[in-house]
Amino acid sequence: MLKVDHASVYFRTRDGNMVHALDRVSLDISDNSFVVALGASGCGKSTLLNAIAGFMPLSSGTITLDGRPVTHPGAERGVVFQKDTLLPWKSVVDNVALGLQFAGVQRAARRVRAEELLSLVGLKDFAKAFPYELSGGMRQRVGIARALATDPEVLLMDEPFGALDSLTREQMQELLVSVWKATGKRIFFITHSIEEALFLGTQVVVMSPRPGRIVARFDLDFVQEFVRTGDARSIKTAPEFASLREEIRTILHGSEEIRSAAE
Ligand SMILES: Nc1ncnc2c1ncn2[C@@H]1O[C@H](COP(=O)(O)OP(=O)(O)OP(=O)(O)O)[C@@H](O)[C@H]1O
Repeated sequence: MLKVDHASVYFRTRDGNMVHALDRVSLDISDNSFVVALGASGCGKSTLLNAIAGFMPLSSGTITLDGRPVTHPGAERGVVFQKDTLLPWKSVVDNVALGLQFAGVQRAARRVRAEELLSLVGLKDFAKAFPYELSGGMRQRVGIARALATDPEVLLMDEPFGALDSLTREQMQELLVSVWKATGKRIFFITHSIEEALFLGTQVVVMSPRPGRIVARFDLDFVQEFVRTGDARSIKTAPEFASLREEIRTILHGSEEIRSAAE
């Protein structure tokens, strides 16, 4: 279990003001769960993910993974960012194997593992290609394979499909569900998109800004239904999906109005 307990973060800006980026956020990322944090820009989603990744400390509260405090980045937490961070001078297979290289795994074993992961993300035939030869969606697939290479316990994804066109984005969502099912990894995923959150999450936490906090939580079954049926279209056009989308839209708009009134 990855447990975030009353996590708060304050930043001091250049002009000396304090920003309350996260306010007593608590959530559990349990085995096999797919937890999505949804919210408008500035509500603290990346701050939360960065703290879980161990890139930055909390001002107060705790984060633990299977009971151990998270204080630094670690191989048991793989991260995928919106902008791919592939090394342009390395081939796709070598990019995927990078973490294994750092971990001291032998070259031959690194290749076998990286090629397995490239098959998992549908890029078996692109092992020798270089990042500049790939589309944005393909580069994100490489990023997912790379994050999985060290067999992390949880995958942290910061708006990974935000820069993709809508068709590619939908394909990537479906691919990610198949990766989630095939690997059994827990996923923590950030998005601005209500539809993406509803489709992917077993749990969606809705966040609002200043201070960044969780204002609603939903336990959902759409992703499991997709695993069973493989039919994304009928899930996304179902009345329950549409009514939840409207409910969340109302929550997000409501928190924006409260914020504007306070400013
Ligand atoms: N290093 C920093 N110094 C000062 N303020 C910061 C810093 N990092 C983030 N903030 C502020 O904290 C708040 C939360 O930022 P954060 O990036 O976590 O939000 P977000 O929900 O991820 O936004 P976006 O979706 O635009 O990435 C914002 O008001 C932001 O300006």
